[in-house]
Amino acid sequence: MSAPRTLYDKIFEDHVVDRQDDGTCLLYIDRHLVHEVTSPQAFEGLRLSGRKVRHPEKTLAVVDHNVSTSPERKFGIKNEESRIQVEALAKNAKDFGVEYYSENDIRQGIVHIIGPEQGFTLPGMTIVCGDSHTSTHGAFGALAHGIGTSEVEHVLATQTLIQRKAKNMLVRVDGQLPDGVTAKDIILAIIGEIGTAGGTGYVIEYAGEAIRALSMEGRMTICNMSIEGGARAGLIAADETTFAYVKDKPRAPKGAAWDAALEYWKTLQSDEGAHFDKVIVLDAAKLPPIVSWGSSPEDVVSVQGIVPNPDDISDENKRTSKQRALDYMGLTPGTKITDISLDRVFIGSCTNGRIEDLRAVAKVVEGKTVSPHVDAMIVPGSGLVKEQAEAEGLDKIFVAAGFDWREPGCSMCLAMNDDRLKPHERCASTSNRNFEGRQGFKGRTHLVSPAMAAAAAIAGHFVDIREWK
Ligand SMILES: CC(C)[C@H](C(=O)O)[C@@H](O)C(=O)O
Ligand code: SF4
Repeated sequence: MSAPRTLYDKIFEDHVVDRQDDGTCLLYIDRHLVHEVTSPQAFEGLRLSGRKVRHPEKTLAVVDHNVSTSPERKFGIKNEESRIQVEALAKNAKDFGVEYYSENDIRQGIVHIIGPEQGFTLPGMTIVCGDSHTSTHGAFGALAHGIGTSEVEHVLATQTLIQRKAKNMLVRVDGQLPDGVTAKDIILAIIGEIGTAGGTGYVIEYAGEAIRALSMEGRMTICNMSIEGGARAGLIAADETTFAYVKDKPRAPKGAAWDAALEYWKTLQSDEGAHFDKVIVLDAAKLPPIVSWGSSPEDVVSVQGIVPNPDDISDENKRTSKQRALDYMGLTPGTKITDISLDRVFIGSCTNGRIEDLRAVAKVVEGKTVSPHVDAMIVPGSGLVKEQAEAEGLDKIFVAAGFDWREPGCSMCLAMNDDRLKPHERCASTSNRNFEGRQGFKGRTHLVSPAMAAAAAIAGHFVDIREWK
């Protein structure tokens, strides 16, 4: 009998093409997603060396970071820099025979949203993209992580990647989530607990009753932010929820190929007794809705909490850095989180821009009105999410409440397009990063779940969604 293995061990080993004595491996890559920011030099490299894309059919390109989310975008991108990047991807995809979703394609959207939607992301696969939040796809029980531009070129040319095996971490979330507490709160709580470096050197597998109970959307939210906890990737073993989501997606296997795939996917579980180098256990029942107060995703507190006092931190470096975060955020220790007033609300991103997120928002805001001092926008994660939301009439609810309903893209998750905060503007955001300047120069970001962002838009300040009526 071979030793019990983790899910990560299994997927990794099934993809090893070559292993050197020092442990360096060459891994076969099943799927490569490409966006406009990290691919131009990679394609240029191929051009200069006269190489082709090894497997265009395993590669999918889309524009997301630089696209405008204004309905005007069908008339062309105004920002020169953005236009150049978008046009470069369109040309590279054409020249190298790679399928490409332009901003006018209904299937266009944030790269980590369109992969699962198309059935391009499947269990058991190795998936890479020149983007850190590629960890999202781990929700399908796929080994998925971000790579740098030189690696993008390597994968384009060879369909392989040089990797060393990471360590195994298990994060088990037991029990049931209280009403109003979501996948976003789980992952923010985990990062709060382990810190942004807690996952360094590990691939995290999420398990436990609360994870099993999540929809695919919720699982993607969790895996998406694994990278904010420092991990190489996040994984959730595929189960009936996964299979039901994947079935009949455009690129999912069909007929006999589906049956064969399903048989293999069912073997992709961590074995009983498999060794994890680190184990973290959380009780879902004890989790509150969470709000970030600082400039790192580990700076989190319960919505019922207060802005912490850095003076209470004994480590000097940490104290100084948290003091700086508070200064940047313009917050005073001891302030109740629910007393923090907002200027902007951003609902979207690859963390929380899917249909389930928009449904949660609609439930909170239906028949209500956005606070007069808040400017609030909702950006669907893809054209298909937008289409679905409109078919369900969600856009009407949003617009009636005073939200701006936009075209799909990364939008104000990061300030690479027209959507950005002005200096000192304070924003409740469903995205994944609250770094300094992330949503615009001197902009102030608070990370929250979609329902919490929605309620904050209406109230004009944070509110405990568990008390929402
Ligand atoms: C622009 C891109 C390379 C970047 C990433 O790698 O994650 C972006 O998507 C982000 O979220 O910061
Ligand atoms: S939505 Fe945000 S986190 Fe996701 S890929 Fe775009 S910029 Fe990165």
